[in-house]
Amino acid sequence: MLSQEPVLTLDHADIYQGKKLVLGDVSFIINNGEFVYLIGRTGSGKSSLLKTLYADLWLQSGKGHVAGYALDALNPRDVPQLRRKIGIVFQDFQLFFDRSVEENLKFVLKATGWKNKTDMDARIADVLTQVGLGNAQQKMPHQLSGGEQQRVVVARAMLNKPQVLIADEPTGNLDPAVADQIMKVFQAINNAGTAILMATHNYDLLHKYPARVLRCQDGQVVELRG
Ligand SMILES: Nc1ncnc2c1ncn2[C@@H]1O[C@H](COP(=O)(O)OP(=O)(O)OP(=O)(O)O)[C@@H](O)[C@H]1O
Repeated sequence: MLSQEPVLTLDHADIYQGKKLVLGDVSFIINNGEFVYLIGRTGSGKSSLLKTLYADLWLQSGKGHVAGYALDALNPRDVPQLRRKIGIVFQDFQLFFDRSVEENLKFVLKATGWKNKTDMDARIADVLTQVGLGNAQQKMPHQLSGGEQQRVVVARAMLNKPQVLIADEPTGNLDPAVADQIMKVFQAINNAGTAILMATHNYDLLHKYPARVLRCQDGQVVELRG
């Protein structure tokens, strides 16, 4: 069930790359537990918008709130905490290829302040089960298919129980059947209560898994009405 509590808000926000205005006067709200697609042509500003939400690009004008943090008044010291409340998934898998799945996940837990080994092991088992890879702890990334590697990345993004998952073309490098598996994982994560904002070019997914759609076009973000 969706609660009407916003997890992510932009209010008259301008999104810049350097001095270039990419998207102007952007306003939308995403509530807890919502699933939202972000579409738009190449270069229309999807990645720039997502980067602004996880404070890789600074919000210079307008207001923004993500998981309780004000983007427009963010202290650089708070960025790591903000990112702990957000799960981030990119197209490129970005796993450490010289470490096992478990070591990849433990690295993130330790970097985000976890210390107790039993707790870490339990959390790793939980997130891997969540993505359907319950027995993959000791595998090296190269022993996994592309889709399985991407599921490990999704598991990694879920380690700190984020309120919102931000995914930039998460199925971009995957063939359709494998993209579909990732989508099913996202659906399960969303059904368990995590909001998801997912940039994609894959319109098949939009048809198969209908949800709210925001589109970047002509320097603006517009809501598509279904
Ligand atoms: N690091 C950067 N420095 C300067 N301009 C950039 C940078 N990254 C992107 N841009 C510009 O910002 C605009 C929006 O790019 P962005 O990557 O956000 O679009 P996108 O919709 O995500 O594209 P794609 O679908 O190809 O990933 C483009 O004009 C792009 O050239």
